[in-house]
Amino acid sequence: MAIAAAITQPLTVVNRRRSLSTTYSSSLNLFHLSSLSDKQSISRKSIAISSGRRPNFRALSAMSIEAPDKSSSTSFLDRTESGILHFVKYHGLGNDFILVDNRDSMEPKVTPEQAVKLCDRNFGIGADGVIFAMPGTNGTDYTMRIFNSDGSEPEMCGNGVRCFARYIADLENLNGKQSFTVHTGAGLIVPEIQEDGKVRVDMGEPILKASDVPTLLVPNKDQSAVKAKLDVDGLIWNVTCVSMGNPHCITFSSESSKDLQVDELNLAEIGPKFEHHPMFPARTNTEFVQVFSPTHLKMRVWERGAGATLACGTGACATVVAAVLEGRADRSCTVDLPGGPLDIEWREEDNHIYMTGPAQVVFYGSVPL
Ligand SMILES: N[C@@H](CCC[C@H](N)C(=O)O)C(=O)O
Repeated sequence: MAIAAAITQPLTVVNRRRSLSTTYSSSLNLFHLSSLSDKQSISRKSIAISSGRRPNFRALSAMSIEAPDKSSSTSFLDRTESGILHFVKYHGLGNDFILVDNRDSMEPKVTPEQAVKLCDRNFGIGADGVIFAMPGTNGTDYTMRIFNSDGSEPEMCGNGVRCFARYIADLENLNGKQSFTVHTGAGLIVPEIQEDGKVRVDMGEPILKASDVPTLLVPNKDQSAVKAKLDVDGLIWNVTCVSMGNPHCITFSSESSKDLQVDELNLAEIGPKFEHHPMFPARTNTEFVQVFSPTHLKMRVWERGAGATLACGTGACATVVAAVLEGRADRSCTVDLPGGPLDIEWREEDNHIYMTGPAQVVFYGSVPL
């Protein structure tokens, strides 16, 4: 394991409650969640929640962790047999992912059914999706694949690709400014880690042709659906459909609300009705948007295959495109999401969208499949 190999110093964990000292081997960074009590698991998880860097194991040595009741000569932390998945959990503005080192194979190490279990927030690790770092395709450095928390496979994930870039840098022990070419279901994506640790991503060009989004809504502007009427359970919404490789339906208003107040919406009730609407043959992600100014938007999202999440990178990009098409915003905007802001630019010169935002490690772990 590249990550385990990167951390070679033995580590002493002081148990204040029992006045014990336990020395762990270099593989301590692979926490075996199934073998930890809830309390231990939480305290270990919290160790790594910090700056977006690999957990600080020197800091850990000053922390108090409960010792297991029985001591054993072979620690679960040292298990390497097959059936154990080593992972790192990351988040981008609270949109969280289980990252899997799949660089030795084009076959995902986790099935869609296993992904559903791993993503479960009560019975699993808890995440919005599982992301695989795979060998490059067609000359790219890497390939990224992702399973949503319902086991479906989307073409792309904006917050996920920022996490992916940070994960690759961690795996490969790279520091400072780095950029990678990543093959995805949405084509070539280029994330660049900046000096400040944020990741700027060239997300490519938006797809506006209605049949390619895909939506069955009748095109009303060139070949696109812009401010088109969508009947959802008897209420007419004005929607614009944009694909960032994955489908998005963006709405700023409805028959009953000229300007949406997004905090007032019951996403759990209306989100699924958009997601499974017959006008969206591949289902859809839906963004509900409020305009503060031409450069400042607020958005809540109901994601295809994941439900209400704290952020959606492709959704923020699609939102700015829709806002420009509807004449509501400029090409450079800050989009506020429940988990924090993203900076989005739809550049006129190359028609590409650039997204800038954070990605942070949450914890390292291992889990039986
Ligand atoms: N949260 C992601 C999008 C993940 C995929 C989406 N649920 C879909 O099915 O298209 C993002 O940050 O873009």
